[in-house]
Amino acid sequence: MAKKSFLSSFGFAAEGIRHAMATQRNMKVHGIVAVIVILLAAVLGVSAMNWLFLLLAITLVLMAEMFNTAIEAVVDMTSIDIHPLAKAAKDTAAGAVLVTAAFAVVVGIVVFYKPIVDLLGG
Ligand SMILES: Nc1ncnc2c1ncn2[C@@H]1O[C@H](COP(=O)(O)OP(=O)(O)OP(=O)(O)O)[C@@H](O)[C@H]1O
Repeated sequence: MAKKSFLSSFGFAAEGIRHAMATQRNMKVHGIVAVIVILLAAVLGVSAMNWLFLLLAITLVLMAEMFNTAIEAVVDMTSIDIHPLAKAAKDTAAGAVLVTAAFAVVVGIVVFYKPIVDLLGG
C-alpha cells in the first residue's frame, strides 16, 4: 500500500464521515438532531460543563453510528450469506448506537429541562 501523507489521512477520514452521512439515514437524523441541540444550547446559554456533556453525547452517538456503518460494510463485504455471526456483529453494533443514543437522551433531559421550564414559566 502506498505511503500516505498526514494530510491525505485527514482526507480519507473526511471521506468516511461523508460516506456515512450520504448512505446512512440514521446518521443524517443524528446530524440534524446534533445541529438542533447545538443551536438550542447556544440560545439557552447553557453552562460550560453542560456544553461538554452535550458535545460528549453528540460525539459518542456519531462515533457509534460510524463504527456501525463500518461493521455493516465489513460484514456485507465478507459474505452475502445469512449467518448467525453476521447477525451478531450487526446487531451488536446497532446496540452500541442504541446505548449511546439513550445516554444522549438522558443528557438532553438533564441539561435542557430546567432552562426550558424557566423559559416557559417566566
Ligand atoms: N448476513 C446476515 N446474516 C444474518 N442476519 C443479517 C445479515 N445481514 C443483516 N442481518 C440482520 O438484519 C439486520 C439489518 O441489517 P442491515 O444490513 O439491513 O442493516 P441496516 O438495517 O442497514 O442497519 P442500519 O439501519 O443501522 O443502517 C441486522 O441487524 C441483522 O439482524
